[in-house]
Amino acid sequence: MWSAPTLSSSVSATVNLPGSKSLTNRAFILAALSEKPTEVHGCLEARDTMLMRQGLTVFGARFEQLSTSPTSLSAFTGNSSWQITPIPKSSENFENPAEIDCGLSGNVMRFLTALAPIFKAKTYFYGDQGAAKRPQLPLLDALSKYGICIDLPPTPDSLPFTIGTFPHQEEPHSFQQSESKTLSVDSSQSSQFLSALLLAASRWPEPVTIRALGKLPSLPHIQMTLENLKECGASFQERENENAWSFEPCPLQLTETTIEPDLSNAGPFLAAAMIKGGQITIPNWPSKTTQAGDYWRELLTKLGASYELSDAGLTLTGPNDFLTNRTEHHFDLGDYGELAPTLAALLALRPTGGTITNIGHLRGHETDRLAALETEIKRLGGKVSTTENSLIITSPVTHGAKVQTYHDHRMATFGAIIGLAIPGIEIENVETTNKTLPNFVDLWQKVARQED
Ligand SMILES: O=C(O)C1=C[C@@H](OP(=O)(O)O)[C@@H](O)[C@H](O)C1
Ligand SMILES: C=C(OP(=O)(O)O)C(=O)O
Repeated sequence: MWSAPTLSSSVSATVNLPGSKSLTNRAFILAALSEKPTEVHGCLEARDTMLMRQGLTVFGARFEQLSTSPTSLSAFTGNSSWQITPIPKSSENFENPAEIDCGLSGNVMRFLTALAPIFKAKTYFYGDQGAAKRPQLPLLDALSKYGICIDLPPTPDSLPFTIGTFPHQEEPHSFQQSESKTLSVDSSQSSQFLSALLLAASRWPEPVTIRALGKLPSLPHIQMTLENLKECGASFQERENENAWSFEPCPLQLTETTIEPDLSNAGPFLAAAMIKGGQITIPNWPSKTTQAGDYWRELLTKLGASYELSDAGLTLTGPNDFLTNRTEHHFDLGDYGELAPTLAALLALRPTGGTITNIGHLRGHETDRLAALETEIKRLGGKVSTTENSLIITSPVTHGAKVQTYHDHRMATFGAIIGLAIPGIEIENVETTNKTLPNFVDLWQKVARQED
């Protein structure tokens, strides 16, 4: 149990955040798929990115940590630089059976599944207990309809499973028998099913169209995948109004790059300025980005903040009346689901609460986040209900308690935010923040103690 610090007065702090999880993992994958070695700087060092590196190493990529980061990044914490040697093209890769630990990472369990048939005859995927509850079947279905062999235990329909390779590597010409050259995937439960296939498509053994079925959540993450692919020279065409992209097999090359700070993880720190007023600066906030977390600027402005984006980064100034303001607020976070637990913490402190809609897909995140948020807000004395897709907070939290985190990093930061305003919050297993922000406790304590 970790006692979350309270904040007695307005805040003033600069928080250097490590690199974005989503951008780091995409850069690792695209470097591993490239023709020539490349360097990636400002990478997030956390459990999810470590697992991604390990997985790509199983396919044959090599990662060497560089001792120094570029000077502009020297103030960052939790960052690292890597020289990445791509996965060799030779068929030697097919000789050894492969095993990939996905931990609790959606990125690893989805993105590496779609790559496995390209590099290995058989790959066994496993992960944490909680990962077996995360949706995976739509992606496995899409691959198996294409003719790729998948061994699943009878139930459940997620991890662990073994995935084989393309039919033609075992039975020549069987592509002609596969249903079609379109891979259709129902991505309504996670945008990562679609991103996984898009990331793999340039290395598919023949031209392929990736089609997304269902209502897509997390559009900025899909945009991120497409932008990153374009930057590496991928050859694809979007089929207008179809949610489909047609790819030609094509060599990729990631050029040396520096990862932007993680803007989703900026949320809890910006929240500190919302609750007690004052200013938080996040250095290196990009002026243009595909990160979902850039939406904090608009979202927190709606809740009364103002901000300045300059060479110094983003400086957010919180309102003085957040804890007493009775304006009604409704947010649709269908595109920005990753931000929901942090927004829920803020709304749970407001006298009139607030509603978050279109977040049904969060039931398949690290935990069922709608259920977890409902339980924890009630534990803290708030009034809250959920529907299949939304969280409705009608009156604020009133007292401290032991907050459960369900192995979910964003439930730990949810508790910490509430703790800034409500004394007596203790957080179970705060180390779960290691998933994407290993230095969370240090950074948080500095903000609470008002140290720059
Ligand atoms: O592509 C990505 O890197 C991610 C996409 C989103 O997944 P979902 O669409 O499953 O919510 C997001 O929540 C996750 O944290 C990261
Ligand atoms: C849902 C998340 O992560 P992932 O799906 O990559 O495990 C998250 O970081 O909030």
